[in-house]
Order: sequence, then C-alpha cells, then structure tokens
Amino acid sequence: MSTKERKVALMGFRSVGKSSLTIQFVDNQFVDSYDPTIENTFQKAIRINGQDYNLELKDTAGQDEYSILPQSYFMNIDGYVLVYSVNSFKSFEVVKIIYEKLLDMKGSINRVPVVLVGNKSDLTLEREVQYEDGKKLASSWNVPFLETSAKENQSVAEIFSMVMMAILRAEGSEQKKGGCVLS
Ligand SMILES: Nc1nc2c(ncn2[C@@H]2O[C@H](COP(=O)(O)OP(=O)(O)OP(=O)(O)O)[C@@H](O)[C@H]2O)c(=O)[nH]1
Repeated sequence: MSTKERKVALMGFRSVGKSSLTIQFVDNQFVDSYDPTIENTFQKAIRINGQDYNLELKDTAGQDEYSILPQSYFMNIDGYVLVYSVNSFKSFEVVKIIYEKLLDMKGSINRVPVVLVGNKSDLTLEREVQYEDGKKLASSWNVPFLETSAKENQSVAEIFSMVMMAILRAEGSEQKKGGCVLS
C-alpha cells in the first residue's frame, strides 16, 4: 500500500513545549534549553491500522492572545495539536483564544480534528491548571485530551496517534476494527 501524507500543526502559547514534544516524538530526545521557534517542519513515518503515513508536523512560533494567525496555519493542515503547560494558567487561557480563532478561520470546527494537550505534567509542585480543568475544556470542545511530559516522554506518542485517529475519523475512513498501532 502506498504511503499517504497528513499534516498537523502544533499551536499554543510560548514555551509550553511544542518543539520539545515534536522533537521527543521525532528524535526521542529532550533538550532542556529554550530556543524560541520561528517555524519548523518535521517528518515522521507512522503506521495506523496497517496503513503507512508520512506525518508532517508544523511546529509553529508561540502565539499569544493578540497573535494574528497566518493563513499558512489553516491552509493544507489536516489536524491540530493545541498545547498549554500545566504550570501556566496564562497558557491555558491562550489555548482557548487560539481555539476560537481556529473556529473563526475554519468555520466548521466540528470537522476540524483537534487534540488538547496539557504538557509539563512532571512539574507537580508548579501546577496551576488541574487535570480536571483540561478534561472539562476538551469535553466542551468534544475533542480528546491528554496530559503529557516531553521531558519524561510521558504520553507523547499518544498525542500523534490521537490526532491521526481524529483526522481519519473526520475523513470517515477510520477502520472500525483493530486498534491504533504506531511504528
Ligand atoms: N519540565 C518540563 N520542561 C519542559 C517540558 N517540555 C518543554 N519543557 C521546557 O520548556 C521550555 C520551552 O520548551 P519549547 O519546546 O521550546 O517550547 P515551545 O512551545 O516550542 O516554545 P516557542 O518556540 O516559544 O513557542 C524549554 O526549556 C524546555 O526544555 C516538559 O514536559 N517538562
């Protein structure tokens, strides 16, 4: 079977760990230093239910509540990973604003595959956003939710299998049987 292409953008406030999650997933590495992203694209081969995909990941520059999102964040993107960090209430507020902007741009958000991610779950003493708050927000959007740690490689691969499953569901091509297998 031939390889298919899907494109996913990671969005969220500055320094929530978008690059770290991407690099952990693509290269199995965690870098402690902080280097703000302008924009980066990564590729990863992924297999879901026996089908090979080339997943293109667009690691965007961090946004804030005032950011005007460029057209390129909406064109040709199949799904979105919206990231906040559990030690930043501000980043949780910003992710809500980004979602609203996506909704405005995409129109029919119900068909736009989104996964909500609360990263830096290892920072237990600095936590400002509770698991339940993330869960509630995701439920109100009707999207999957995960808490992750790029640092400890907790639930990182799951983000990308979840977004792929959401994309396939939206396309109506999800296979009814069999689990989701990453390789
Ligand atoms: N403790 C902890 N630190 C993390 C985690 N993920 C990222 N970091 C750190 O947080 C800082 C920012 O991470 P980045 O991955 O650069 O964040 P970003 O969202 O890509 O940032 P922008 O490029 O500004 O949008 C870095 O110092 C990372 O090492 C995590 O899961 N746990």
